[in-house]
Amino acid sequence: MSILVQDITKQFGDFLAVDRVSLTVESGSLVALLGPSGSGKSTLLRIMAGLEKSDHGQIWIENEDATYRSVQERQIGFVFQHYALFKHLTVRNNIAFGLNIRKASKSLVKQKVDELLDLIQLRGLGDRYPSQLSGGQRQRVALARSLAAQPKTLLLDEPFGALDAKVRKELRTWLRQLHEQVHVTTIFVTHDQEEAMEVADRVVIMNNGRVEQIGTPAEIYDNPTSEFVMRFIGETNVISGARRHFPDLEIADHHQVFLRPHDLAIRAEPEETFAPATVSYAFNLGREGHAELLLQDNQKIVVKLDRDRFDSLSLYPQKEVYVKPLKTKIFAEVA
Ligand SMILES: Nc1ncnc2c1ncn2[C@@H]1O[C@H](COP(=O)(O)OP(=O)(O)OP(=O)(O)O)[C@@H](O)[C@H]1O
Repeated sequence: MSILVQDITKQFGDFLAVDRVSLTVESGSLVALLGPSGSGKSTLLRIMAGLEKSDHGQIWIENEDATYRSVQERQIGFVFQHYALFKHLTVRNNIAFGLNIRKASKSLVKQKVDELLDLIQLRGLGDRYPSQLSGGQRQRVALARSLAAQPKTLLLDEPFGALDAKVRKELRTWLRQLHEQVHVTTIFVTHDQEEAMEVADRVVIMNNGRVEQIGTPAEIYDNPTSEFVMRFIGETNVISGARRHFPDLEIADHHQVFLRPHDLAIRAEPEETFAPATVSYAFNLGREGHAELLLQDNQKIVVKLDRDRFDSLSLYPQKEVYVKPLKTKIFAEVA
C-alpha cells in the first residue's frame, strides 16, 4: 500500500508542528521517521493514521485521496510506545480481539492466532497474561494484535522506546525480519538514529516540522545534504578556517569543513599537504582505535582507525602526527 503525503501542515495554536511536508512511502517498504524531540514525527504519523486532522494538504493511500477518511477506512494498524494490551485477556485473546469483534469463526481465529504467535516467536506463551510477560514480549504481542486485523499499513510510534537498550536492539533485528516475512508497508517513528539506520529501507529526517532529507541509510550517511543531517547522523568533526591547515582544499577561507572521524589520513612523518597535529589522547577499543588530535590552533579532531592502522601508528599523548582530510563536506552557511 503506497502512501503519498502532500504538503501537510499542522499548527497547534501559534506553533507550526508540521510544515508543508511531502513524501512518498512505497508499497511494502519499511520507512523510519527520524528526528530530534519535537520535530513533528508523531504528529505527522498521527495525521497519516487519521488520528489527527491536518490544517492543509492531502494524504493519498494507494492513489486514492484518504485525507478525510477515518482510521478504520484507512486500514491502518497502529502501535504506540506504551503497549496497550488488555490486562484481563490472555496473549491469545489479546491477539484475537479484533478477529472476535468481526465474528470470525473459532477455527479461523485459532489458525490466525497460532500463525501470529509463531511470527512473534511466542508460541508457548499464548495462555499467559500481559503481566506475566517482559516489556519486549508485550510489545511483540501488541504488534501481533495489530497484524491480526490484516492492516494495509502499519504505523509504529517509538514502538521500542520504553524498553532497555539490549531489548531494543533485539527487537530491531526482529522487526526487520518480521517485515521481510509479512511485507506490510511500515512507517515507524524513532529519535534513535542507529535504530533507524539499522532497520529502515529509507529514512526521513525531520527537523522543526520539516523534512530535511529522505534517502537510504547509506545515502544519508554518505551524502548528507545539510549541516543538520551531517551532525545528526553519525559523528562529525567541524574545522573552522580549514584552509589555514589544508591550503589545497578548494573552499573559501571562511568556510567550515565537516568530516567523519574515519575520513582522515594520518602519517607519522611530515608529508606535503598534511597538517601537523598533536595527539591529546588515544585509546584502543579492541576492534578499532580512537584518538583526539589537536591542530596547531588547538582545534580538536576525533579520529577513528581500524586496529592495524592504529597499532602501526602507535599513537600516544603528545606524539606529533600529520593529518589530511580524505572526504569532506561543506555546507552553505545559514544566514
Ligand atoms: N496536541 C497538541 N497540542 C499542542 N502542541 C502539540 C500537540 N501535539 C504536539 N504538539 C507540539 O508539536 C511539536 C511536535 O510534536 P511531535 O510529538 O509531533 O514531535 P516528535 O518529533 O514526535 O517528538 P518526540 O520524539 O519528543 O515524541 C512539539 O513541540 C509538541 O509540543
